[in-house]
Formats: sequence, structure tokens, C-alpha cells
Amino acid sequence: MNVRTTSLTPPAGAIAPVRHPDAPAPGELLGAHYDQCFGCGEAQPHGLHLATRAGEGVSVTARFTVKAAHQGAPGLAHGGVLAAALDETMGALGWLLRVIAVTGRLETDFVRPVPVDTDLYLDAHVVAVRGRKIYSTATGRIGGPDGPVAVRADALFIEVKVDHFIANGRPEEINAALSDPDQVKVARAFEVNP
Ligand SMILES: CCCCCCCC/C=C\CCCCCCCC(=O)SCCNC(=O)CCNC(=O)[C@H](O)C(C)(C)COP(=O)(O)OP(=O)(O)OC[C@H]1O[C@@H](n2cnc3c(N)ncnc32)[C@H](O)[C@@H]1OP(=O)(O)O
Repeated sequence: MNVRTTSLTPPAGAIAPVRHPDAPAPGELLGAHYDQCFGCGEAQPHGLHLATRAGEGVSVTARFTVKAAHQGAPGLAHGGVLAAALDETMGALGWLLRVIAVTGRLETDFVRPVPVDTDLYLDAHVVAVRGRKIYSTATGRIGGPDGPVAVRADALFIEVKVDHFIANGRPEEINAALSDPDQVKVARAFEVNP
């Protein structure tokens, strides 16, 4: 029987993450990994439009403005939207490792309510790596990078190859992505040997 642990504590044998030598410089805007992505895509009208920057080591920061369209309760952000923002921020860490990775598990703590119009300051870093498994953590603060913590999350990302998307994505979008030179360039920036 395959026993899968649900723990997000890195297992024995996990190692510190290594920033890829060709990773974007600290402070550099990372851009979108896919222009239709709900989290970061600039061409996605319903998206969060997260702008993420490389940090030191294997870390990133991002800013997300909560809009009226993101409400769950009157005037307050929906928890799923906040979880998506944390997920997307940690997803961007792949730019620094130069690996493509998808979320396997995501645990979120909602610490305080987040009103509409709030600027959420997100930061994320990789805690440890074990084979294809990447253990990451992220925090969202209200009003500024040193503001009170509103949300935090731990996650396990699993490294995949471009084939993961080709095998599972809807052919319409996959074919469009494969014939878009900018998209192929982005895939190469994530994955050393696409
Ligand atoms: C076409 C042209 C270009 C396209 C490409 C453009 C560039 C893209 C660039 C960058 C993309 C970044 C995107 C970020 C977006 C934000 C993040 C998201 O929202 S991602 C979406 C949500 N996530 C999913 O849809 C995953 C769905 N799940 C899966 O596909 C599989 O379950 C997958 C790949 C995660 C694992 O499947 P397995 O068959 O490859 O591997 P197994 O053997 O099952 O797992 C490997 C290890 O991980 C552990 N593991 C897997 N899932 C786990 C879980 N849920 N909890 C705990 N451990 C888990 C397993 O126990 C195993 O560990 P042991 O090696 O035995 O120690």
C-alpha cells in the first residue's frame, strides 16, 4: 500500500534549496508563467494579476490588491481567493530553482479578515527540497511588508516536466501555447531541458 504522509514538515534527508545561477536577480519582476493564468496572467480578465519579484536566495515577494470581485462576505476577501494568491506566490519560486512544479498540497491559516481594497504584501520561500518534492511557505501581510499577518500557508510542490501540461491540458490551449514563442521561452526559463 502506498502510504502518503500529509505532513508538510520536510522529511529527513531534505536539503536546503539551491538558487539557480541563471535565476532572475533580486528585485527583478518575474512576469507571468502563462498569460491566461488566474493568479498572474496579464491577459486573464478574471485573474488576480499578481506581480511577483525575485528575492534573495530562493524567495519571492508579491503584491495583491483585493478587489470587490474577490469578496466572500460583504466587504471581505474570499478565503479561496487568498489561498490562490498564496499558492501562486509559492508557484513563482520555480523561476528561481528553474524547475516547473505544481501544487500537491496546500495548508492555509486565515489569521485575520482581509477587507476589499487591502494591499496584501506576500512573501514566499522554499524551505527544503527532497528529490521532486519542494517544501515552501508563504505569508500575506496587510498594508505593508511589515504589516500584521493576515494569511499564511505551507505547501508541497512536486516537480513536473512540460509533458505534464501537454498530457493533461485541453488541446485547444496546449496547441496555442506550443505555437506561442513567448510561452515556449517561459517554459525554458522554468525548466532547464524542456
Ligand atoms: C505547453 C507549453 C508550456 C506549458 C508550461 C508553461 C510553464 C509553466 C510553468 C510553471 C507552472 C507553475 C504553475 C504554478 C501555478 C500555481 C500552482 C498551482 O495551482 S498548480 C495546479 C494545482 N495542482 C495540480 O493540478 C497538481 C495535480 N496533481 C498531479 O498532477 C499529481 O498528483 C502530481 C504531479 C502532483 C504528483 O503525481 P506524480 O505521479 O508525478 O508523482 P507521485 O509519485 O504521485 O508523487 C511524487 C511524490 O510527491 C508526494 N506527493 C504527491 N502529492 C502529494 C500530496 N498531495 N501530499 C503529500 N505528498 C504528495 C508523493 O507521496 C511522492 O513522494 P515520494 O517520492 O514517494 O516520497
